[in-house]
Amino acid sequence: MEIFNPSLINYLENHTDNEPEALKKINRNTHLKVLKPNMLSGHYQGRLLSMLSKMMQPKLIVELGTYTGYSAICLAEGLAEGGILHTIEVNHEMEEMINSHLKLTNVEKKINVHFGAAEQIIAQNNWQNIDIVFIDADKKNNFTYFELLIDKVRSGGLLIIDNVLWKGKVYDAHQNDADTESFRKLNEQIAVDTRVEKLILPVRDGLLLIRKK
Ligand SMILES: C[S@@+](CC[C@H](N)C(=O)[O-])C[C@H]1O[C@@H](n2cnc3c(N)ncnc32)[C@H](O)[C@@H]1O
Repeated sequence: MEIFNPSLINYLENHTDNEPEALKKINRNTHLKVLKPNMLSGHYQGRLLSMLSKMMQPKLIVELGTYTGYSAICLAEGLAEGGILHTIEVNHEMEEMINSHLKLTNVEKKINVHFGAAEQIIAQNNWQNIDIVFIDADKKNNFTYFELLIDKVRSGGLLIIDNVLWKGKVYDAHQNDADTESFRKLNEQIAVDTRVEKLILPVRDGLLLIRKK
């Protein structure tokens, strides 16, 4: 089940900022060369990530799930002077492609790519006062990542979790597979968490915005 129909996506993309040329190339290259290219944030969600970041002017961003670098580049567009984005990718085979994609942009030097499992890399780095977290890695561990990072995020900071509507399955009572159940549980846990304010945006596959109080 798709949440957005193709005409609506077209309309949104045509009335939203253009996808920057470098990101267009990265988008195309991902579709040509990598499995499951629909994992990439894409034009519309990418512009949202960029705008949220520009509004927050973050100094420190942590992203889980680099894939081909698309969302990292969008988020890095909003970094304040001297700011840095750390992004974590478990698949070492992506290294060459990520590096070649970052080279196409003017944010390459602001992005630090870590290869390894997110849980390990988080434990190895003493990140504090994080402004923005983007959780977009292995979906079953979303809540674990939220718990690992919430105390490292500054008050007023933003955590974003991708895919929380899981192609509309979370609100379809007939869908009860393990992934759907895991997203339902995540959304329920965050909904009652008094440490944070939360808002699900029906963008692409559902983006959960979580603001730490
Ligand atoms: C949905 S894709 C990320 C898409 C990217 N954020 C974007 O919007 O363009 C998920 C990525 O997370 C990576 N991943 C899966 N498990 C991981 C883990 N435990 N630690 C770090 N990365 C992981 C996958 O290899 C994949 O590249």
